[in-house]
Parts: sequence; C-alpha cells; structure tokens
Amino acid sequence: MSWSPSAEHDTVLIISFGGQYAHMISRRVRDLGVYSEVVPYAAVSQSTVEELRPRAIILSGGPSSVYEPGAPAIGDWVLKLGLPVLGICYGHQLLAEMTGGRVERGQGEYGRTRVTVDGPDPLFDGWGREEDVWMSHSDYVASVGPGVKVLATSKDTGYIAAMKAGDKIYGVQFHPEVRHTEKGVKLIANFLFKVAKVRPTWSVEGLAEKLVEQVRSQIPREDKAIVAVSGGVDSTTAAVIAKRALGDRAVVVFINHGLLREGEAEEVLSALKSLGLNPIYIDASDRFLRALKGVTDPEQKRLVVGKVFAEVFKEVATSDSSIRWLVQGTTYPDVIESGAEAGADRIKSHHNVGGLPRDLGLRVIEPLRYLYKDEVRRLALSLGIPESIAMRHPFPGPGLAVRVIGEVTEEKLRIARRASMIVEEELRRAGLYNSVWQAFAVVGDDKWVGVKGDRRAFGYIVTVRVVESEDGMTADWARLPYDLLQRIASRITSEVPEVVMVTYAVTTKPPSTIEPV
Ligand SMILES: Nc1ncnc2c1ncn2[C@@H]1O[C@H](COP(=O)(O)OP(=O)(O)OP(=O)(O)O)[C@@H](O)[C@H]1O
Ligand SMILES: O=c1[nH]c(=O)c2[nH+]cn([C@@H]3O[C@H](COP(=O)(O)O)[C@@H](O)[C@H]3O)c2[nH]1
Ligand SMILES: NC(=O)CC[C@H](N)C(=O)O
Ligand SMILES: [Mg+2]
Repeated sequence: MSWSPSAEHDTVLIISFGGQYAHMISRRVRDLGVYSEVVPYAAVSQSTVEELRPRAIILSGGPSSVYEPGAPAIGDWVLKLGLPVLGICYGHQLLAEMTGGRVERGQGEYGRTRVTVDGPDPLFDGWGREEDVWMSHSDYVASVGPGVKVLATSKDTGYIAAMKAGDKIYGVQFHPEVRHTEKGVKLIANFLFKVAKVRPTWSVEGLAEKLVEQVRSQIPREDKAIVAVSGGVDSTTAAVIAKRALGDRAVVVFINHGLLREGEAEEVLSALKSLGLNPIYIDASDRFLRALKGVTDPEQKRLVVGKVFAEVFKEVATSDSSIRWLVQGTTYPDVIESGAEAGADRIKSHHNVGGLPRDLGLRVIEPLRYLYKDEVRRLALSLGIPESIAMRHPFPGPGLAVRVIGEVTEEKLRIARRASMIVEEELRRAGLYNSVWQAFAVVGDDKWVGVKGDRRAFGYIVTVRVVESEDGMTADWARLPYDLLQRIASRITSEVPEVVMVTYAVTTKPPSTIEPV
C-alpha cells in the first residue's frame, strides 16, 4: 500500500497508551481538518516518525500507572525530535516523569472538575481564568521537573492540571477530547494551529477521485475483484469506488444469509442497482440456517456464519479464474484494532469486521482503511450515495444471528425482525433515527406470563436496545422519551403476537456490549 494521506497532509501522530482515548483524540483532530494517525505505543519507533513525518505528537491517556513496573512508556527520543508534544492524562503523567517530575497515587478526580488557569499561554487562548474540564484519573503529578512550568491547577485538590516543558511540550491532566470539557476542542485547536502551526488541509470531499485512482492502479487490467456488499455504508462506499475504478471487472456480490431484517434483501438490491452496481444476488438462507441449527453458543454462532460466508465467496471466486482480488470496506479503527491490540482479550469474533477470511486466496484491497465511519458517511454522500445508505446504522455481518440469543429459530427470527422494524419505524417517526448509533430488538428463550384479551398468554420477552456512540467501542443507552418507549412497547406486544413483555436495555458499554451475542 504505497499511498497514504500522510504524504500529502500535515500529519499528527497520536501515540496510544490503550483504551479508546486515542481514537477520540484522532477524531477531534480530523474534525479540525488535520490528518492524524494512531499508533500503539509498543509499535512506535523512530522509523514510524520517518515514515509519517508528523508535525506534532499527542500522547493519549491509558489505564496504567506510570510508576508500575513494566508500565507503557516511550523513549525520550520523542522529546528530542523538536516537535510539539501534547500529553493527555496518562500521556501527561508520562511527560512529567520524563522531564524529571514525580507521579503518585492521589485521591482521584472523576467527571466534571473546575480548573484555574494561571496565566496566558497559547494553549489556553480563549479560555477564561476558570473552566470546567472532564477528568478521569487516580494518579497525579506530584511535582514537576526543573524548568517545567505549571499552567493550570484543579480548584479543589490543587493538583497540577496542565504543565509546559520548554516552549512546545505540554501536558494536561484532563481530557480535552471529551465533549464534557467545554473548551476542549479549542485547546486542541490551539495546540494544532498556534503551537504546532499545522495546516488544516484534510477533508474527505475530493478524496473519492484519489481512492478510485488507487484501486485502478493496484489491480492489473486482466484481473477481476470480488466486492462483497451488505448494503451497509462501508461496503457500499467501497463498492462504488471499486466500480468506478474497474467497471465490469468489479464482481459485486450480495448474499442473503436469511439473517437480514424485514424487507432488507429487496431494499438493498434495489439500492445497489440504482447505484449501477448490478450485484450478483445469492440467496443462501437455507444453507446458513441449516448450519446454525442447534447452535446456541454465541461465539460458535459467529464462527458458523463466518464459515458459511467464506464457503459461498470461495465458490464465487473459483467460478472465474481472473478473480484475484477482494475489495473490502474495512475502516480505520478495524485496521488499528486487528493489528495492534495483540494480547488483548477477545470479546467477540467480529468475523466480518475485518472482512472475509484471508485464506480465500485473494489479495485484499481496502480503500477506506484510513477513514473513520463518519468520514466514510461524508465520502458516501460526496459520491452520490443516497442518505438512506450513507446514514444507515451499522448492521453486523452475522445479522440477526447476533440479535437472537440462544438457538436461531424461524420463530425467534420472525420476532426479532418484526420487533426491530417497529423500533426503527418509531425512531424515524420521532425524527431520532439519525441521532442514535443503533436501534434494534433482541429476543432470547426467556418467557413471561401475560394476559391478552382476558386470556393467559405465555410469551417471549423482547429487549429493545437503542444506543448512542461515536464509534461502537463505547456506548451509552439513549434516553428516549417515555411516550416513545411506550409506543414501541405497545406496538410490539400487539403486532407481534408471540411477545408478552418488552424491556429496555439501560446498561452502557462497558460493561455490556452493544449486541447481545
Ligand atoms: N450479506 C452480505 N453479503 C455480502 N457481503 C457481506 C454481507 N454482510 C457482510 N458482508 C461483508 O462483510 C463486511 C463487513 O460487514 P460490516 O457489517 O462490518 O460492514 P458494512 O455492512 O459494509 O457496514 P456497516 O458496518 O455500516 O454495516 C462487509 O463490508 C461485506 O464485505
Ligand atoms: O460487522 C460486524 N460484524 C460482527 O460480527 C459484529 N458484531 C458486532 N458488530 C458491531 O460492532 C459494534 C460493537 O458491537 P459490540 O459492542 O456488540 O461488540 C456494534 O456497532 C455492532 O453492531 C459487528 N459488526
Ligand atoms: N485516563 C487516564 O489516562 C488515567 C491515567 C492513570 N491511570 C490515572 O489513573 O491517573
Ligand atoms: Mg453491515
């Protein structure tokens, strides 16, 4: 993969010390028009710097404590590059230690915290003398090294909230990337434009042509590529790009695995056709449902779906010997996660997230590998992809198999389908569909005794899950209006006869995940 946006745009290198902080920082930087890449601390070296040629470095937060043996760290060559550096939370503590200060366990500050800014500094331009910021730490910088200046302190604890070493190295104990830090974006912008003086040239509009050219130049004229499309925004956008690059040499494939939502196969087919994608439609419902029979274990279900997907694609690939490539809609967080978090606990096998199995014998091209989902959505709109696809909620590759708890049966699929349709419809009607990340209904094997029309009814429990999220990695349940919840519940119990009880899922991620399986 030769071309990367960092070759053309002033780039900020974000060194990740774990968790989701780094992507959130990266998204804020990109929203300010500056291209950024996230590299896990363990993978960062001077050659990363030579490759990316960053104009500034940001050190993210992370769950560890700098004074623990074996805590994540980075060589002090980072400070010798002469580049502006901003450390956030863990990154701030690390910088404090690297510049001769001391970090200790303190009393902890969590959530909204008031800080006092001690004097004018370019980093705090536009800040008042006192501001509310968002903190989440239990360690604190107890003392700073020689020549390091304290710029701000917490009002209640007196802890160091911001410091500066030299004229370009900053640390902040709070999280400017979190929305609750009211002037957080301002601070990041100050760092980028006033301290680092980078140029904001990054935007996805205008990127389409470049990506089309990339795909065209990578695939030899006599070769064809499979483009697996689900109708989701990522794969559809990748397919439109591939189609423009390859014309008829793009073999677009849409599989119905029998785990799609109500009316989805028809809708996706007609949307793909109107985009000129002319998909090969494979109805493999029976095959998937047969393979899933009797399977109750969550991971096992995912494995089965992944395996059958691979079989079907293999058959398509072997049907034409000039098919040598696979175009995928893999996005930036997928790339980072699949490469980086080695040693991390496997929560779920997101088979289809990174796409189809690599052993298909096809070479993989991922035109969206540098983009976040909201950037893909904007790119999609710039390519003329209709809003109904561009703004569509993510829908997992294994489909309703992960929204049915326990064995996947025709009955439970029907319930999940009808109930999910009601949830989506009511959200759209309330004008809330685009403001939530995902909204769906889940069914398992538990039942509840009910009374319908004066008769005893013993029926299924449906759980409604509606979440807000920026990237699916963390999520909060949506505070929907009670009357909307009421409408959803009564429609489900009256329109889906097998259901007697509707519950609303009010657990964040973590500790829950978004999908039940
Ligand atoms: N029904 C399907 N037919 C063909 N390919 C599929 C199907 N479902 C998933 N895939 C493949 O698996 C990949 C991953 O699916 P995933 O749901 O993560 O992405 P998406 O559907 O493109 O976008 P979104 O996350 O918005 O739903 C897709 O990009 C596509 O290549
Ligand atoms: O393409 C996908 N294949 C999968 O196997 C899969 N499992 C979960 N998801 C989506 O990922 C996000 C996070 O989901 P979880 O909190 O359930 O892990 C949410 O947006 C989920 O919908 C998947 N997407
Ligand atoms: N959010 C963070 O980066 C936390 C850093 C460190 N573990 C602390 O608790 O202080
Ligand atoms: Mg999808």
